[in-house]
Amino acid sequence: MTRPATAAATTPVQGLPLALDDVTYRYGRGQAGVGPLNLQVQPGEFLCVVGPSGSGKSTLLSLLAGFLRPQRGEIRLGETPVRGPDPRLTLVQQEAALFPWRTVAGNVAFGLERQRIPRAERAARANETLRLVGLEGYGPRRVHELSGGQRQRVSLARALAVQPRLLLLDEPFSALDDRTRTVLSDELLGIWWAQKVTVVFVTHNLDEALALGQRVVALRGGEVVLDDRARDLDVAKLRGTLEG
Ligand SMILES: Nc1ncnc2c1ncn2[C@@H]1O[C@H](COP(=O)(O)OP(=O)(O)OP(=O)(O)O)[C@@H](O)[C@H]1O
Repeated sequence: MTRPATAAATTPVQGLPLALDDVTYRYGRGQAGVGPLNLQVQPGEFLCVVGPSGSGKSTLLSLLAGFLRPQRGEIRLGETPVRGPDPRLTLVQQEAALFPWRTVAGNVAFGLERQRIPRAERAARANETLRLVGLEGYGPRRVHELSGGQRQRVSLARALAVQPRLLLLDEPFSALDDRTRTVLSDELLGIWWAQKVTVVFVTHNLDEALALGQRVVALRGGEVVLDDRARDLDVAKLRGTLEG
């Protein structure tokens, strides 16, 4: 993973440590689901989670985001458990689920309204965050005027505007063309580097995980089968583990 040469200018946000202790989730009475999972993510670490279809990536993210509650074990962000939707974390999904009736700035400011941030500060933070994702001046535009890549930038800006301590990303660039994906990946690294936010990035694409993550965790059958620093990874072994 290469460090971006210039870090984007913004208020640094210190990421929180994330801990999963013996976390298990099963759908219904079946065996499908994840766990037991034990993971420690350092404050400000960029962790990529890879795995084939059905390996439990989305389930893990839903647990981290507080949409699902573990049936066993505990997830902690900093000192406190995640027990439901949590203002300290935000999630960027594969498809940018933006509000079509709001402007770009209105979408970015959405989370700030919920935090009851005053209007002038909301506008300033929305503009600052749009600049961070390369969309300076796009605030008054409507969402339908934007390309797929620009919409995903807005989605990222909306997640960043609330200054999360943990940023969750679920295959955020997979619907984009290769060039846009590379550009946005580089920009995401710049933002992460500047903000020091803890990142969990889920992808089925091993090359993307290796390009982005400081550390890569591989899931299979709902369990961690490999956990290593990206630079130390035996890529052939990992491919074999995921495909075998
Ligand atoms: N709502 C559900 N009800 C029952 N089983 C489910 C449900 N959602 C997921 N599963 C099962 O749980 C396991 C993990 O699924 P999950 O969606 O987390 O995998 P994934 O790695 O995200 O897959 P993909 O890459 O295809 O999105 C799979 O066996 C899946 O069939």
